[in-house]
Amino acid sequence: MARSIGRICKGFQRLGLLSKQTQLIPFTRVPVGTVRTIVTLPSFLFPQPRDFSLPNPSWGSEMTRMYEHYESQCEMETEGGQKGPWRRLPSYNRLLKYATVFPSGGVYLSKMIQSKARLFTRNIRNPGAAFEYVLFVNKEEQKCVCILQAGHLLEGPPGHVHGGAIATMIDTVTGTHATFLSGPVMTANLNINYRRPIPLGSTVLLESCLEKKEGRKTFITCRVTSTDGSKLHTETSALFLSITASHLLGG
Ligand SMILES: CCCCCCCC/C=C\CCCCCCCC(=O)SCCNC(=O)CCNC(=O)[C@H](O)C(C)(C)COP(=O)(O)OP(=O)(O)OC[C@H]1O[C@@H](n2cnc3c(N)ncnc32)[C@H](O)[C@@H]1OP(=O)(O)O
Repeated sequence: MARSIGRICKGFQRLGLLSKQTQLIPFTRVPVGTVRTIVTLPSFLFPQPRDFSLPNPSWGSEMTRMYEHYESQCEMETEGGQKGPWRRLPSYNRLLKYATVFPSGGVYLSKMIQSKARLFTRNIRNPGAAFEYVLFVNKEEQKCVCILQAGHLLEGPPGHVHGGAIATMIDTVTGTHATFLSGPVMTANLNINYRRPIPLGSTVLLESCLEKKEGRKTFITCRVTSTDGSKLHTETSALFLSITASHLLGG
């Protein structure tokens, strides 16, 4: 149990979605007065996984141009010499290795399935064939931007991106944004209006904004547009509910 919870925390922390300070607080119950021992293990025991949000040769000129634009925002400093509000989020193809054999009922995935599990949007090996994307968050404006280059395997209507693939990316971006704002969440509702088809191979922008937070609920809106903002492809409102580790482990 403790190992499973530790894995969840480590997963969120690796994604940059939980700070080191907060990582254990939501999940562990430590009796008052207990002293925690922190054991630091050498970093070579945890080789860095591939960060899929970094440029690769399949990226076209528009994807690269937009990436460089937001990357330069990340490097900007405020007048006081502080780090600016923009930050790129790393992206890995294995999210959390939490689904261990859990004898007290609940989720029961074999070690074999667990070791094969891969994030849906990062599981096609051929670079550029499906979802090429990178997310940037702005913590001051509480917004998140994703640059997406939609590859040829995402076809729905001839020459255009499948609506389910678009929904997948919207869920990914708003879900990541909600996690960044509120900690662990699950999508409760996604309401998407498809306004204009997205040509296959094109690069588009997903802009996710916090609408409001009410208790466990985080309301997010998201627009998919052309990179110059002139064409509106989709508009979405989404609701995320904060969850605890036991919700994930309980199946
Ligand atoms: C694990 C995600 C972690 C994200 C990590 C991000 C890391 C970034 C890295 C890599 C990117 C990957 C990003 C992927 C992101 C994708 C996220 C997904 O796709 S999640 C899968 C699809 N979603 C489900 O499978 C949920 C299934 N549903 C449930 O589990 C439950 O229904 C849940 C948790 C949503 C709510 O259940 P309750 O029991 O906790 O809460 P109740 O009591 O039902 O509701 C609480 C309040 O919310 C309202 N509510 C609940 N559902 C609602 C709905 N659909 N519409 C409107 N209101 C709703 C209720 O009316 C209630 O409101 P009143 O407190 O009375 O005001």
